[in-house]
Amino acid sequence: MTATIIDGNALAAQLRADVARRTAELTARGTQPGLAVVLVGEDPASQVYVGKKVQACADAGFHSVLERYGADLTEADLLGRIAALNADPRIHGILVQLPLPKHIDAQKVIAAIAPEKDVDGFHVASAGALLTGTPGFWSCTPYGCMKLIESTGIDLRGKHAVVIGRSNNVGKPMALMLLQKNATVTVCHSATANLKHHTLQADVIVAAVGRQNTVTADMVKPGAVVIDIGMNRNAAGKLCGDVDFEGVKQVAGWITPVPGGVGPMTVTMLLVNTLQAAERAAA
Ligand SMILES: Nc1nc(=O)c2c([nH]1)NC[C@@H]1CN(c3ccc(C(=O)N[C@@H](CCC(=O)O)C(=O)O)cc3)C=[N+]21
Repeated sequence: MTATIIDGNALAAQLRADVARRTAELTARGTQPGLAVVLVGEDPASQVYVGKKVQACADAGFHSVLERYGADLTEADLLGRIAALNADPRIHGILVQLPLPKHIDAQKVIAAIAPEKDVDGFHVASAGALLTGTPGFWSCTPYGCMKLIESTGIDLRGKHAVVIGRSNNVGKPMALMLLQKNATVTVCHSATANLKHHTLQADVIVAAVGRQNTVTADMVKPGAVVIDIGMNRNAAGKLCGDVDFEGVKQVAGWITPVPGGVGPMTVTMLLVNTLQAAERAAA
């Protein structure tokens, strides 16, 4: 058996068409959704991702602002910019691209974003809303993964999901979202004694480690759903995920590719969250 490829580009295009339609309606009623993207420093990967976000905003009919600053921007100046964007009625969502230069405390900057504009879902208020199941913005990458899993038609209730990785922005929120859909959730990480023991039990595997070939064919139960959040460069400089795609697709039931899987969905959920922020502001 060979796995069905979950096409993130196709699902993203579908959802973005819906966002564009709702954006046109909201704009006609006097509120054009607006996103501000703040980029500090010259990290090359960040430039690529931010470019994709700004392009996606334009395609959806959003108002968007890209603020770029040199790596020498002070924390106080950045906090000043956040305060100005919090007060700007044309801006419904604020995204500060991570990582930030070392002299800036990222937690402090995220805490300064008004929770109703935290479309990245990184503020403690957003994290707390997810934890407690109350309304708030969900972190875009795990939210996109939930949409990819949903597209398989599999009901997560009672299924065993194994998340590999426990970061605040990906692994932890991923586990909470799966739990909310009534999956039995195991979170594995760098100190997990026998990763394969856990992944072999999994109906759903979500890999968010940042190391290629973390998940190989011998670690996957036949028919499992495998979601690959990894973004790595292999020895040849090619973009690859955490999963050995060629090997695992011989065993899995469904699998996401890299590129073309989770990445386009991350940007899409940013649009979804920003549209929702604008709809709330208009209501
Ligand atoms: N505040 C903040 N919010 C983020 O959401 C955020 C961030 N900081 N920092 C970095 C990570 C990474 N990230 C990606 C977004 C799109 C792709 C994407 O579109 N990837 C394409 C390919 C990209 C390529 O060709 O290089 C794909 O997988 O098909 C990837 C990664 C958002 N992040």
